[in-house]
Amino acid sequence: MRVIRTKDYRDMSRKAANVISAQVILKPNSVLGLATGTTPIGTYEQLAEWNRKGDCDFSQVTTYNLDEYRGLTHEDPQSYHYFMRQNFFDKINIDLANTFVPDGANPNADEACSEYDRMVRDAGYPDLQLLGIGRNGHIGFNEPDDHFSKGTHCVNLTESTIQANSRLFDNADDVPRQAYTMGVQTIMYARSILILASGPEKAQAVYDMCFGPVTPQCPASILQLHTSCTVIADEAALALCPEA
Ligand SMILES: N[C@@H]1[C@@H](O)[C@H](O)[C@@H](COP(=O)(O)O)O[C@@H]1O
Repeated sequence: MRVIRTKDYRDMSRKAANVISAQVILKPNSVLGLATGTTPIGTYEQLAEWNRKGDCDFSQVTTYNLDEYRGLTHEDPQSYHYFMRQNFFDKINIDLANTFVPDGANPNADEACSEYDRMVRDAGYPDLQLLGIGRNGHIGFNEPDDHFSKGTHCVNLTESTIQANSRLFDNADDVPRQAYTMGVQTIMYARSILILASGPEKAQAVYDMCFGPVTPQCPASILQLHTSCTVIADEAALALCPEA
């Protein structure tokens, strides 16, 4: 794992955008794995600005998002599909037909998940997978567990994730209890991984990810075994980690 320490969120976002734009410049038809959450919003803003200026072209890029709440349609303002359009896709020159998010509106979990797995596999898996990290070390919606998950599957969200994500809903009761998420194995198939973290509430998870044992109790810890994983995190998120 390569750890890049940044002074703040803005610096983290700019450095992350640099990594993604380098990927797209070097391979214009890249397959990107994308993430939601508040952490990557600044990165998406920076990329959108560069796209506007003509410095980063997404016209040939294909994207696969990590996860989606089960039971929300694409049009639901709380869905991750909607989030991606608002925060990124509608601001760049990507072809929307080449953007994919698990189908939360399909109540048939097995069908929705196996279909998504097939699509990601047929695309050859992401060249670059962008990740955030949950306060309990989750990636995508792969919560702490006694084993690492494989392909896309339906998960019951933990109480701590429901509480953490409730800030984006009117109240905690509105947060869906289940989600479809790419599995840890699928995430590990990406040729390179970029994981971002900002703020003191991520400090323990970041420490466990980088320095703890590799254990499904901290799903992000498996990234220690990936051959090309970069962590970009600000001072606050790296507060518990020794300086390199
Ligand atoms: N499924 C998403 C994750 O992909 C994200 O990494 C995490 C952290 O979100 P935030 O960046 O808002 O802290 O939240 C959600 O649970």
